[in-house]
Amino acid sequence: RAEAEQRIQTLRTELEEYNYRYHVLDDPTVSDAEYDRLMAELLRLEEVYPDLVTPDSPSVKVGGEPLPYFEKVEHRIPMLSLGNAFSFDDLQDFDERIRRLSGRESIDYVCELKIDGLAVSLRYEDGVMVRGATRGDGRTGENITQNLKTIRSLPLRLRELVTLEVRGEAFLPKKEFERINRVKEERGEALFANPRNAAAGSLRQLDPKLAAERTLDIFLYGIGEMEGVQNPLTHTASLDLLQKLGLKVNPERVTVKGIDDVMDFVNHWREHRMELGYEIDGIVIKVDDLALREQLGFTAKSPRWAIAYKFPAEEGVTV
Ligand SMILES: Cc1c[n+]2nc(N)[nH]c2nc1OC(C)C
Repeated sequence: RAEAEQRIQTLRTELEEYNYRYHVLDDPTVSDAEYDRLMAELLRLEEVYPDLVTPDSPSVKVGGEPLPYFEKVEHRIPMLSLGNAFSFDDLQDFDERIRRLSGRESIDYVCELKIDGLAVSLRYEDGVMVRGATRGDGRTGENITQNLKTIRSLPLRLRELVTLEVRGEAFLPKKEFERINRVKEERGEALFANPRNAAAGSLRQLDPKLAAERTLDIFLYGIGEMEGVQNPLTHTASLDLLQKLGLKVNPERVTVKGIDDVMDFVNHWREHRMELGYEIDGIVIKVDDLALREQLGFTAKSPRWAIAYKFPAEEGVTV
């Protein structure tokens, strides 16, 4: 039993590292076959020694027992929606209002791709993922922890054992969306209309094994509450911190000075978004300076320090 415990620990560490390298760094170090073989060995050992299973064991990525229903979860920091911009005039107005309210000449912005998926919130305590929830109505969401744990690129344990809540977008890559719809077609089932619906459908499965069959992915983009780490001064530093903790952050983000460079970024991705392996429905523009965000505050339903520039819906899904 002692050597089984030793072996389980070794397998866990190895599988976690392989997950991180393959799904977060997109730089696999072992073949899928080798990964599957090690996972099968871990599952077998955990079956023989069920009391050795821990909530952060990589084996939960293959999905546990189905749930009878989803519990409700209260978001301590509400997950707000974003105001929308549909033109560059809207962006000019957004920038001008912030410069007027802040008295600053030029504003630093972070521009991020707005992934067309499902907004989720994750809570890590002492570095271990303890809960995951849908956005719901922004105040109350559904507890979908078991399903989120099946996302390969989502670490069950952070690289530093801090307590924090992070927000992000779970999504289905275009290629996986097409594979799922081909399978549905063969089974004569109704197809998913788009990757967003397919991701929502997968994450709201009561049986995590079904969620595990679908290669969902996730990009994290914000920190809610946090303990044990000193607060970053900018959003850029927050995103760097998320990456340092082993969380997957979309690499196409930029930090720019002034709204003109924001418009360049919007133009670039309006042209090139079809080249991405996932669907985006716009660009999110956020004030970088967190102290300035505090000064700007919120309207009834959205932050004054961020806006979503929306693109028209993508015609069809190409690879
Ligand atoms: C709703 C939302 C969606 N997104 N998507 C990204 N990339 N960032 C981001 N931020 C959001 O909200 C924060 C500005 C609070």
